[in-house]
Amino acid sequence: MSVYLSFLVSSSPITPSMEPGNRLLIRGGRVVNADYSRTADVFVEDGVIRNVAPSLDVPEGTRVLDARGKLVIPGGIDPHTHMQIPFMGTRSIDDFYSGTRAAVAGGTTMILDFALPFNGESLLEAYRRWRGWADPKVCCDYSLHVGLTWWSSQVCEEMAELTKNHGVNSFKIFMAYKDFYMLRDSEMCAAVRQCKALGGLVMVHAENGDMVSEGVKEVLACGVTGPEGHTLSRPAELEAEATGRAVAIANQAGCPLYVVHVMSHEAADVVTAARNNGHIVFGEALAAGLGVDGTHCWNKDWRHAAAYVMSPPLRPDPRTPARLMDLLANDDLSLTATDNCTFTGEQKALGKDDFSKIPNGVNGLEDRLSIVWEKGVCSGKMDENRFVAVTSTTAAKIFNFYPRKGVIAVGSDADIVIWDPQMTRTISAKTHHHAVDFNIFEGMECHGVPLVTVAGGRVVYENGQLFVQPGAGKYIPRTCFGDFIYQRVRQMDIVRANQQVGVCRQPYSGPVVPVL
Ligand SMILES: NC(=O)NCCC(=O)O
Ligand SMILES: [Zn+2]
Repeated sequence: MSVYLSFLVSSSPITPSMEPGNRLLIRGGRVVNADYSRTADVFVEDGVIRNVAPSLDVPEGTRVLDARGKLVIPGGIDPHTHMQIPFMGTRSIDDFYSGTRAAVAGGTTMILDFALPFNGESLLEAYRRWRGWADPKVCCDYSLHVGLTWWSSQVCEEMAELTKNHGVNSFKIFMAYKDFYMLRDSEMCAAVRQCKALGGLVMVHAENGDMVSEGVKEVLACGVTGPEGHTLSRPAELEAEATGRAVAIANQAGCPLYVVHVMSHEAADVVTAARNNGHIVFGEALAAGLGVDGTHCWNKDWRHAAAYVMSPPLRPDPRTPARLMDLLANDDLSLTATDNCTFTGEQKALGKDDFSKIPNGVNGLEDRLSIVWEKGVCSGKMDENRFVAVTSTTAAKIFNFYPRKGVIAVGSDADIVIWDPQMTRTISAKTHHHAVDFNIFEGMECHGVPLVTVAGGRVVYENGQLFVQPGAGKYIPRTCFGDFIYQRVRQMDIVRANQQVGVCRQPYSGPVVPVL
């Protein structure tokens, strides 16, 4: 990747990996937040943004980054990743180190990963296990959602403990993966009710797991064993059906709902209709779903085809990415993530004779911002402010750590990217920073390149070079009942309570037949 070497100036000798206490002034860029943009300097000290205003003085010992002619945006927040997750007989190859290195190289400064208990495992144990993996390795801040991968009274109690003492406010339910993660509707009902009682957010992987399982048997019985069988066995109808069911179940409990990886226009239409009907539902688009389509699974090269296997599948209709981008631009879909869950060719080869054994997952963490810029902003579908909203701000609001992150404002964490909107780069596995040996966006030329990434006040990426330290990132705890969601939830509860009033009438006093 080529980057300008000349755009940086410094008032003192520089060490790129500055201590958080060091001072940083980002000079003269166009500061872009989700609500508006203006030209200003940004002054950072001790990892926090201290001032945002034009023509700031430069205190002694301050490193100055010249951002004139560039955008200065809040670091990207990816609310859906799976680093080193044990999954389908292997473990995703990007761990919390290589994954967060790739993240900051692409302008993302925070990830939200998932602690997913094994069936029967304590949620707290899973949470601690993930913390143990992440804390020593993360190069940027992170937080954890927790999966409700099985259901019991213990799970119910541990949800409360996680919200009270471990900073977890979001729980993921799988309606797919029948053999290991899937909850039944009745279990899902109970989980959603508990989540609502705790002031949390339910996230749902919406696919009809029973029907998928039947689909897999049918497609294999037809003799289709290659990656295209994965797509054929889980059509968009099954995603849309489960999305509608999740909306209904959450709505019955009055619980807000977040639909992860909306991959088809059919499912997106369900989310849109729910939002139009006043439900508190958020739909997540993925870099993969916005950047590529599912026709790759029909590629003659097995390795290439298998690289695109994920769930729900990338849809074979080539119009899908543009359609999802339209919905994202209009706020029918609310934000972007990646579901980054990478497996090498050798790992994917676990399913060489049977597509249902191909570990599901693709990359995206490093490339998400460039993909959204190219397909969303360069296409004229969204402006720079909506770009910031869908790559950063809305995630911070939904998961309740705004304005600590997701905005360039006084008092916010210094997670900042100097973004060159004109510059281009060509995505390739040869140059990316992921551990995986394939990139689903290979060869794609994107406008929009991060020149400098600042995470927690430290310059972690500049001039195409990384200056990261494993363990430098922090776990970000999150509280429940966040205003962005729960103000509406509380008011809706009042309205519902007022509607659920019985009729005041005289008791029935006539004859009653004897019970047989
Ligand atoms: N999405 C995917 O294919 N892999 C990661 C696990 C999941 O989120 O379903
Ligand atoms: Zn996922």
